[in-house]
Amino acid sequence: MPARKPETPLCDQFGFDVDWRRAQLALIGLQEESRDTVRQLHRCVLTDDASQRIVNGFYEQLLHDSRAKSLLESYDIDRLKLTQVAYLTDFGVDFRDAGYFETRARVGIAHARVGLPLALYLSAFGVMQTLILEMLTECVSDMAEHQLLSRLVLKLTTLDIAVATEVYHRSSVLELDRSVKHLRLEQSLLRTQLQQDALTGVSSRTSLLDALEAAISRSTKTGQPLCIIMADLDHFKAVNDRYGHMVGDKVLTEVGARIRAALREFDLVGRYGGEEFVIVLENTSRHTALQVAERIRQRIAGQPIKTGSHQLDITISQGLALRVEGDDSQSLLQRADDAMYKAKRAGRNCVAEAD
Ligand SMILES: Nc1nc2c(ncn2[C@@H]2O[C@H](COP(=O)(O)OP(=O)(O)OP(=O)(O)O)[C@@H](O)[C@H]2O)c(=O)[nH]1
Repeated sequence: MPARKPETPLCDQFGFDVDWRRAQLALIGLQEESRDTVRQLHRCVLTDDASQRIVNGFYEQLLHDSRAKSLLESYDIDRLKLTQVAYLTDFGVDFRDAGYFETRARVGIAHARVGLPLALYLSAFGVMQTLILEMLTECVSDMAEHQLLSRLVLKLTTLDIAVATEVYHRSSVLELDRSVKHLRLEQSLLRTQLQQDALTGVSSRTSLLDALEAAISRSTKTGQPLCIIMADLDHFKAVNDRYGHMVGDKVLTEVGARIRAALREFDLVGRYGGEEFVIVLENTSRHTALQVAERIRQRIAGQPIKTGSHQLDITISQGLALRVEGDDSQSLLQRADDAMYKAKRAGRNCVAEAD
């Protein structure tokens, strides 16, 4: 069953719940008995003809203001007048209902979204209020009735102003909240971009080197063995030269994925250079690291890499180095690199150990 749409989404969003509405009405002094006075106001003052005259006067006055004029220029004034007459037809009718607040919130948010300054919006309420009161004076001669209806008009306008101000305030808070969330998301995307190699998806060089530093200091502290492997694609230049860089990129991506798949969850693989990967194996003995390197070698050499219509036999040469006393990341990487060149000299597609 599809979820039912909320009837008063803006009230829900802005927190205009039943308690808030009740408290607001009580503060202004709009009581149940005001309903009769509302009816009286519509019967005696806000007739169709009078509403039309009030609205005409309203826009005449607003258009004297240069800011309002420039904002209103892009709108069809006759349509706006119709909306404003509808506003007067509803003025105070069923003011206790959530729907009354919802309509006002909707109008408020529409004005906030088109960038109408709050001061101008509130002033427009003031203009409208004055025009209603002038009409009231014209229509009602009885002093007591005049007083009663004037008070009601003031209260109803106060309610509209309260809702408008809240809507402006809360929507800018929500907007700010959205911007903060968006910024956080962008920040985390940036962090991921910094941590991940864009082409292959394995760790970037920066995060690989950071992780290696951390692993060396852990290994120094705990005395647990730490091994690293430098893996370099064999004759990769020939792949690029023969099939082009795009194919070369796909090969690199697939090699990265195969290395990752051959490792344990907690091992780390990063792209060290163009076609060089470094694997960091914490708490791993030389013996186990050799097994891991052999597994990687087989995963790559054991099955051709398919790119489009090509099936490429790719191999890698690997150099393995075990951390020794006094090693820092530079010396460890250097020994792994030297070992990798030893593997190249030994005919490639094999693993060599550092001295
Ligand atoms: N497609 C692609 N190629 C790259 C990238 N980074 C480096 N390369 C290429 O990798 C190749 C490395 O070539 P060489 O250093 O001569 O090594 P090799 O051909 O693999 O030969 P050996 O290492 O001796 O087996 C060069 O052609 C680089 O252009 C990359 O991101 N994408």
